[in-house]
Amino acid sequence: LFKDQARKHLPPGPRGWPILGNLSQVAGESQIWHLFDKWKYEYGALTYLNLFGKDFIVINTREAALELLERRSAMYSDRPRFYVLEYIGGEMAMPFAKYTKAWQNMRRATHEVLHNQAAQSYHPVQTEEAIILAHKLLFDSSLTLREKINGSAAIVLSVVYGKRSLSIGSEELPKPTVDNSDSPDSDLLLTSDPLQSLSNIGHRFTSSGYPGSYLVDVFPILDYFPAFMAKWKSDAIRDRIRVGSFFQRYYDDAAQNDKHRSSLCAKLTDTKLASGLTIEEKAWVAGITSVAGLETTSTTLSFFLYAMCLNPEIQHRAHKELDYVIGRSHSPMFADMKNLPYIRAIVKEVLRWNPALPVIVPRKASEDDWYKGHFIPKGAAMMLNLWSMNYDTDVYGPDVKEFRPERFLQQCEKTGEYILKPEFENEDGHSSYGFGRRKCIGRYIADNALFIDMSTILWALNIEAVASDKPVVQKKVLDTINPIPDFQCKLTPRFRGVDSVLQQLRDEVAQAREE
Ligand code: HEM
Repeated sequence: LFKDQARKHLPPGPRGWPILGNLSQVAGESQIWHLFDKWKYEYGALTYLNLFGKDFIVINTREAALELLERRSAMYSDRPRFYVLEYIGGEMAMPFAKYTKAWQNMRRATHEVLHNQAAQSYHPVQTEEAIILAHKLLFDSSLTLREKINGSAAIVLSVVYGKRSLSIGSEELPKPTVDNSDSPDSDLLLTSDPLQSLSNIGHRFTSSGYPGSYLVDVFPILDYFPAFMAKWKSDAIRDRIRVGSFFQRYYDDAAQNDKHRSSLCAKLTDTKLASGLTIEEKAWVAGITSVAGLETTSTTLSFFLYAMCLNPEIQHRAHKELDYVIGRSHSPMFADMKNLPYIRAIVKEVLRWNPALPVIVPRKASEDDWYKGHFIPKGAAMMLNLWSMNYDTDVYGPDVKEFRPERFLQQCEKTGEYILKPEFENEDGHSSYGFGRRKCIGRYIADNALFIDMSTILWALNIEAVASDKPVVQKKVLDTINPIPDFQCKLTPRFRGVDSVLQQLRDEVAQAREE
């Protein structure tokens, strides 16, 4: 009786159909965050949806996310059941696993190599990668823009697998044996390019946690079908085995051969640090950390180039800052970071303007709870709508759709120069890394990589939009990863002599690595 009373106070939401509830409104909806954003203006901080009898609540504001996921984090750190995600290895994959002892062990071990201080030890290699990226963008016509950016985001692989796998080209990674025998579409997951395979694995996971992507999540009775009668199940079981052995090969190789012993894999061989983890779990920790870092960083870098194409005057301001602080004889370094507030503001604004993950695979409410007079039933799936948090006009003002780094800056009264607003020295200024106990564990590595990549590209290159008759196409995908729009840009040297400086810096990196 009490429950029935309480359910009268569920958060507001769109009217649904009898029995189906709101299922037909969300199933098959591409880039669902735009629909959630529309509903946010109608229903407020929380939107309630009934998906065929299942409680589904969208968290739309940062204030609500901080209260529920941070202050009451013990109640909101678990994940609801997604059948396909589970069959493809969700329990072994930290970002998707349930809130168990095994997840805690994985998170603790990963924290050791990714925390703020540890992240600083990767500054030299990140600086080298930024030079390689700028060099490739300028000189290498054999690769697509996307391939070049992916290669640079592969810096995460050197954190995970060690210096050996540094991404001058993905050719440096040991190639997995491609097993195409079992299914016609198996090579959609694992290809001969390891970076592409990691990216495919990421999409396989994130799309399996997308609302309404598989009927079995709505009708769990379908799980009783044996694998030979249910293609979704046999595919998922096959993929789990393939992904597991792919991760295992790389882990074994790095655990034995990383001479510097600084990689995540080498550290995982330390029994104290990795206590409670089986060999298989260690391989998954390493593999899934690469997956989690790769696509997110490369997506963000692509949106950066897109933003620069759309906003030449912002690029011009960034160039002025770089000329003033760095000059033209050497490329930016981490030591320059504090003197480059405009670039730091660009990093924050790209992450706000187009978060790599606008919504996240849901958390689960472990207990009945209340938020501002609204009832949250135990077991409800709680989806974080990071997009609306980043587009909140109450927080950012009416120009949220514009790309405007100045929102993070203030003018110094004495000199008239821009400085970062004090609150953003240590605050992200966006919600794109999530909240609470499951907040992105790689955010320090990501922030550093984005800073050095963006500043080096801006220092060396002019980024121009290429006029095209075709309109920019926003892809339609059922996935939580923000699809990069189809756009073309032209990259040219920004000042006379920069090509030879870049060539020299690139040669020095290559030589140092050979040694
Ligand atoms: C621009 C870059 C990145 C963005 C926008 C991003 C965003 C996120 C978000 C939103 C989450 C989910 C948090 C939640 O469930 O509340 C997450 C989790 C995670 N991220 Fe990142 N990430 C980025 C880069 C990285 C990098 C470089 C790494 C690794 C070096 C990484 C490793 C992880 C891992 C392992 C998790 C799962 C954490 C857990 O469940 O405990 N991420 N990330």
